[in-house]
Amino acid sequence: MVRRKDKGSSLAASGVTVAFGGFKALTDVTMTITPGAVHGLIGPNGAGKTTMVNTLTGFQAPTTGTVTLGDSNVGTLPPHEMRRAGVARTFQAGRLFPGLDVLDNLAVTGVGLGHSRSTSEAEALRLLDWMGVPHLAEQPAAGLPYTDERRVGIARALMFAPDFLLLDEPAAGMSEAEAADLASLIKRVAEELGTGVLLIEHNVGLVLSVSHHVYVLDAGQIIEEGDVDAILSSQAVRDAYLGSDQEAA
Ligand SMILES: Nc1ncnc2c1ncn2[C@@H]1O[C@H](COP(=O)(O)OP(=O)(O)OP(=O)(O)O)[C@@H](O)[C@H]1O
Repeated sequence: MVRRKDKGSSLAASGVTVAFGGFKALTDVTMTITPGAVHGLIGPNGAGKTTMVNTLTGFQAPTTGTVTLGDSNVGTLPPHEMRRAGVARTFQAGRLFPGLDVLDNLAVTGVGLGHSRSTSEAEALRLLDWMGVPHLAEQPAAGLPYTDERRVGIARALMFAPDFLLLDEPAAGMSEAEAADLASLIKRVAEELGTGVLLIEHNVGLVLSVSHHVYVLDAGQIIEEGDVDAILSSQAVRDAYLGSDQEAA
């Protein structure tokens, strides 16, 4: 195990609206990510899921509403300060440094967080070991198989055990078996590290299999939230999403 934290504070959006010119990508969204639990965020294409992740990680300032971390208002912090405050994310594209090996890709993040190079390398090795992929350490980032690239992206986000981890479509392009491995990793992150996870996925079955609480966005608004049973029995969800081109499982 890497480390478990019990910080108790939450990452929350309250009444968040994000407007791009006259278009509202999010309207009055309220959402809470609690430590040690997995939260799902689903919704049709263009619903505002990535905009929500951007807003919770400092990549997008809310037009109105607040983002709080514990008691602190963090809505205007830039991404690197959000990361230092304990809020990490992955991206749909890997965004690794192709000229570095995996160990160095992770160590760079540690150094960016203010740790020494040797402490960062030790953390990277411990983390890769905890994830069951120690053999990746010396692999060049360029040319990594797709699934390993995804794993390294998650490992990088997990350097020095952030309090919150936001995953933007981590299973895209994965086989069923690979998505199942990812599901078990996501559960371990919440259970063993105490991290609060927000999972955005088009793979609704994956989201429902790991999430304690699910939010459903449609056209920038939360149309439903609750546990898996609540989502599966929601007519609003069926109408807006599950009944369109996606299946629940
Ligand atoms: N920087 C921007 N400027 C203008 N419009 C934007 C911007 N970013 C996102 N949008 C619009 O906001 C809406 C929500 O986009 P967003 O990417 O958050 O949705 P999504 O639910 O993540 O979609 P997908 O499932 O297709 O990834 C879309 O209509 C998108 O075109």
